[in-house]
Parts: sequence; structure tokens; C-alpha cells
Amino acid sequence: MPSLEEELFPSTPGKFKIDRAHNMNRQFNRCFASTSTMFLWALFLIALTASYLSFQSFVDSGSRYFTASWGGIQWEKQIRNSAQIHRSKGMSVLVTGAAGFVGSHVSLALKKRGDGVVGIDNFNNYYDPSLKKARKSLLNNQGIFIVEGDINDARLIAKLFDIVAFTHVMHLAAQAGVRYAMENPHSYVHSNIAGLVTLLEACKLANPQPSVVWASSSSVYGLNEKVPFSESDRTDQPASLYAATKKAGEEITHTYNHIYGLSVTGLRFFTVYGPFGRPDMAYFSFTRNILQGKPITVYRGKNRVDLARDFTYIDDIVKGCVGSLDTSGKSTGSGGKKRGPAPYRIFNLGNTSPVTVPTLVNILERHLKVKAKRNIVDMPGNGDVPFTHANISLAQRELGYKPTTDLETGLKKFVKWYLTYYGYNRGKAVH
Ligand SMILES: O=C(O)[C@H]1O[C@H](OP(=O)(O)OP(=O)(O)OC[C@H]2O[C@@H](n3ccc(=O)[nH]c3=O)[C@H](O)[C@@H]2O)[C@H](O)[C@@H](O)[C@@H]1O
Repeated sequence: MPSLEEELFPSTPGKFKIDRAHNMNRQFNRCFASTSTMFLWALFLIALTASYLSFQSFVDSGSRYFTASWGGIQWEKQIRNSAQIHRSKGMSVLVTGAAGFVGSHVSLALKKRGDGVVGIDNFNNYYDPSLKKARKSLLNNQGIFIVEGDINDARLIAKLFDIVAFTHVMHLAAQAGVRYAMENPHSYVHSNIAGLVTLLEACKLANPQPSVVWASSSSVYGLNEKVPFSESDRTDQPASLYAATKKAGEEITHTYNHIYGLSVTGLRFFTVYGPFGRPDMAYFSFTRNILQGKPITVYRGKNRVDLARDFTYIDDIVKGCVGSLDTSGKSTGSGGKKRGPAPYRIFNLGNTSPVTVPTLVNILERHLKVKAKRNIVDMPGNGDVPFTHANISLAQRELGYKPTTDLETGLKKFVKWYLTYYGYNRGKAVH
């Protein structure tokens, strides 16, 4: 069985391919010494090398995670229809990661108020792709088309900009998850760094250039101890590779703003939760385990201090995203040339009231009406930070951001959705 990494990176230039060619060469020397057969074999090897190189350049263009084909008149028509704006002064937005948790919610909100939305998602299997497909159906029903492809596919992204003059890009495609970075570090580099650069290259070359709003993370505050976390606080001590790639994203987007005049807004999300959420996150996996009577692992910090998060409800995050798009200001460049300074902004989008993980479990128990089997363990050195707490005054001032859902209310809505979607005692969708 191929390892997960091999599955994720089928195109990574594997040494075995080169070794195989090398071995063939040795066999060839042994078995075929005559000049004429040597000539024939040389031709064969040249042909083999040429096809290998063209295969490499194909995969390097980025379709590593996904093999679906794209293109054609019908495909372009679906994209144009989806991008159509149905309100005055509306925008046409390319949403990356549109089948993801935040991406699907933001796409629906934009479409609802009459903006044009085109999604792109690679539907990778970091978590159950059937949930992503379910979100996709929801979006399709509202007239939103999601292109199946990877943001590393430069040709595909360029094609999308050929078809639609996007005014905005809402970039939410990413390899998420703090602890998984220890298992599969390369997937973070692939999506959060290489993918980001591929996307920014396309934005930089587009004419007109779109304004870019993208998802950074509260994890960039890392080992920062000053609370609450303000945008001007230190972010140079990441505790995980995930955080490091998000921080790198902030620096990379800054250079595209500086050199090419791209308008950029980075949003530091604080542990977003809610209906249609991510199954890899604690509130979601705890719910599944509690309902199935399985134990849950609750991490505890140094000196037996409970871990805490500034859990933020999805509807509040959506308002922050839409507010960011509305106030983003224009990019100034065109065709890769800067014409003047463009906005570069970073905002915390949190809830400003941290809750401990044991309290999160208590609330879930109440809503589920089932007792959890808690397995309390000291936090392993896995990239986690002990607490997060957002200062949101900047977002309040500039975006009108004002979270209104507390954890109790938000989890109630999540549990209601979960039970409708999966039913009791199940991890699989009931429809
Ligand atoms: O806002 C953020 O910056 C980040 O929020 C979450 O990361 P995290 O806060 O670690 O969220 P969870 O994985 O749901 O963990 C929440 C808390 O539960 C704890 N936990 C997690 C899993 C578990 O089995 N047990 C447990 O106690 C974690 O240590 C953490 O304190 C997301 O997974 C990241 O993608 C996101 O960037």
C-alpha cells in the first residue's frame, strides 16, 4: 500500500524512477553490446527520457492532489454564470477552498446578497471528502460552481482569470490543523506556501488585479504570552509548522503588496467552529466520540492548567470575511506592474472570550445529553499553544466586526446540525 505521502504527492520526483533508468542502463550494457542494437536502445532511451520529462512538467504545473480534468465550452459557461453579479456595485469573487468549512459559508453569504462567486477546491482527503461533497451540493443548489482543482495548478488559475475578471479573491484553501503538521509536514508547504505563491502570481498578472483577502491563523502568536493578542504583538515564535507556514504567508503576501501593488488583507482566525465544520477539530471529534461512547483525550497544560481557546462561531467569521472584502480597497498594479501603494492589512477575528477545553466538553455533554469519558493527559509537545485570546478592536474599528455568538449558543447550533446530518451514535452521514 502506498504511504499517505506517496498518495498525496504522486508526482514528487521519486528517486526510484531515476534509479530504474540507471539500472536499465546497466542491464543494457551487459546484454546489448552490438553497435546497431545500441543505437536502437539509445533511441528508445531518448524517447523514454522525453516522455518522463513531459510527464514531470505536467505534474509540476500543479495537479498533484487532484486529477480531474477541466476545460471546455460547457465548463467555461458554468464559470461565467456562477461569477455573474446580481446587485449594483457587487463583486465577483474567486473563493479558494470553497468546499471547506469557512469557504462554503462565505461563498453562500456572498451569493445570497448578489455577488458573483466561483469556487475552487481540490477535495483532498485530509478529512472525509464526502462532507466536502455535501457542502458542494449545497453551493451548487444556490448557483455556485466549484472548480475541482488545486491552487498549485498555475494553468488552471490563469484560465479562471482569463474567463472572469475577478474583483476579489477570498483565499481560504489551506492545509489546516496544528498537530497534523508533525505527520505530514510537506502538505503544509505544498498548500500554504507553494499554493499561495502560485495564486498570488496569477493575481499579480491579472488585469485588473483583484483585491486579496486570505486566512491566516491565531496560531501565528505562538509562544507570545501578552494577552489579549493584538495584531502588533510578536509573531516570530511559532509553536508548530502549521503556524510557521501561516506566518510565512503573511510575509509572502506582504512582498506581493509591496512589489506589485496587490491589496491584501490577512485574517487571523481564532478556532472557528459551527455547523458543517471540520471533523478534525476538537469540538467535532469530541461530539462524535461522546455519541459513540468512546473516550476523548483532553489535553492539560503545564502545572495542570487547563488549555483555553477563543472559540469563534462561523457566522461571526463570515461577517468578518465579508466586511474585509467590502473594505479591502483596490489593488493598484496591472499586468505585473505596480502603479502605487495598495492597502496591506491584518486583523484578528476572534470572539474575545476564551473558554477552557474542559468547559467546552461540559457544554457538549449538556447539549448531547450524554456523559463524556474523559481521558485527561498532559499536553504532548505537538505544536499546541496553551491559550488564545483575541483583541479585536482593530477589526471592530475598520470592519465593523462584532461577534455575537457565545460558545454555549454556537455549540447548541452545531449539535443540532450534527444530529440532523449524522444522526445519533453515528459517524456517517444519514443522507
Ligand atoms: O484558530 C487557529 O489558529 C487554529 O484553530 C484550530 O486549531 P486549535 O485551536 O488547535 O483547535 P482544535 O484542534 O479544535 O483544538 C482545540 C483545543 O482542544 C485541545 N484538544 C484537541 C484535540 C484533542 O484530542 N484533545 C484536546 O484537548 C487542543 O489542545 C486545543 O487546546 C484549527 O484546527 C486551526 O486550523 C486553526 O488555524
